[in-house]
Amino acid sequence: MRLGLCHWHILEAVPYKRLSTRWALQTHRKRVKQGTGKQQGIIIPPKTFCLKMPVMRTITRVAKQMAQSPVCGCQISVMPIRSIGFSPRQVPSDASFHSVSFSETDHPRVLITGGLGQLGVGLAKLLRKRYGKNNVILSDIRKPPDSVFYSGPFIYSDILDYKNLREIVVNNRITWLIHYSALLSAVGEANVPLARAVNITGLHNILDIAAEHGLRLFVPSTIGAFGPTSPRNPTPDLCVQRPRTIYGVSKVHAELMGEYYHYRYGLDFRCLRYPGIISADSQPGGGTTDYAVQIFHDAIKTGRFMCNLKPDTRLPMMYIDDCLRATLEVMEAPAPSLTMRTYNINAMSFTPEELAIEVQKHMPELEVVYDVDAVRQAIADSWPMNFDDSNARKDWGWKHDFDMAELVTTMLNYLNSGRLAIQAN
Ligand SMILES: NC(=O)c1ccc[n+]([C@@H]2O[C@H](COP(=O)([O-])OP(=O)(O)OC[C@H]3O[C@@H](n4cnc5c(N)ncnc54)[C@H](O)[C@@H]3O)[C@@H](O)[C@H]2O)c1
Ligand SMILES: C[C@@H](O)[C@H](N)C(=O)O
Repeated sequence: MRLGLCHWHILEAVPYKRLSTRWALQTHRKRVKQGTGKQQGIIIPPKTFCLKMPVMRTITRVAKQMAQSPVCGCQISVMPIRSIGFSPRQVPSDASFHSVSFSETDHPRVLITGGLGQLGVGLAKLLRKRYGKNNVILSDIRKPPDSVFYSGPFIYSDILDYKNLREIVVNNRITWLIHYSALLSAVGEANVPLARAVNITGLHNILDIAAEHGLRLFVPSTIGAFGPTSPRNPTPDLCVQRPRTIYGVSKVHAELMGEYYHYRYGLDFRCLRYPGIISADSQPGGGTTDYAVQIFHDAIKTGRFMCNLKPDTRLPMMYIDDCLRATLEVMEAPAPSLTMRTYNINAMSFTPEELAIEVQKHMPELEVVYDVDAVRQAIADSWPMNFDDSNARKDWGWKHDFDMAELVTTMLNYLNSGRLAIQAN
């Protein structure tokens, strides 16, 4: 990540706690207007205190060069933004962070927010296998079941509590943050103020903390970030995004803010737009695609499934193993391979009717009836039918393993084996 220094080079030697983005830009603009553009000094943000001397010399040299060159008509000198990066949120002067640095060979120290939902526990399991149990901390505002509590570090964290979040990141020397907390599409429509708080205000806390502490940040987006005016079959990475749910609006906001922080502050922001995710051992959290999980549970428990979407509602979907592997892969992808910071990923696309037919190949007795939920149907009708994920495939080698037939076999095997185990006990 490189930045034209002309936007940044007028930083004064003031105590860093007084430094703010707005202040720096105001001073810059004033200088430009006055035509002085002379350097008085350069701020040494807390992070750079721990930089080695050659880096400091580079900063000083570049600052001097900039002082000698006209402020405008800018000859663009570039330097890595992190060398001169500063915190987007003012911090108290006694905060003792910014001193943690990990070499490339160290394992990341990962914090997962909203980790007790459909996806977090599975992701923690995958990451712990790779980076070590104690290097991955799950967090949520809910009480974890015993199986989760005893399988690795768990901590209470409310993403709306900025200071608590910062304390967790500092005390645990976190280097990667996977931000899963959210209210999904259907529950979001049922409680818009809460969805706005968690999905938007909470995200602001996450972005600021990640930027201040130089974290690599993953925020999932969704097919729900598109709306009725987006191309729906297929939906490319870059197109009109005018979602009609608070969930979708908050996710577009997250994509744009993350990318803005990336270009503005050098935040290592990475984002995948997930399709509807289907899992056997975790329950979905109140979304529009939940039917595609429920059908398996009901098929096995009662042999009858009542679907809340119309039979011909086509949506992109993915088995959880593919989703979690994609997340790991994009987090590990070398930065130069990422030509974008937000990617569509996809695996399959089907309608309730097509899924029911596939399940009936294994369980011909399954009865499916339709009782359409108007809110969910309106949401689904505004979402992509097919996702174009060619950029993810080209840039960092994304490839799904599970198509619809494999998904159905895997789900039924898993749930049936669980049922047999219960019967045996
Ligand atoms: N599951 C999917 O199909 C899907 C698809 C696309 C994107 N995503 C995204 O992936 C992420 C994880 O999805 P999920 O299905 O696991 O969601 P989920 O609804 O199952 O879990 C979300 C978790 O966030 C927690 N949470 C709520 N408020 C919080 C707060 N103030 N502080 C901390 N945690 C809080 C909840 O307790 C819950 O455990 C979400 O951001 C979601 O938008 C999921
Ligand atoms: C698609 C996804 O974001 C989520 N499963 C929802 O339906 O809200």
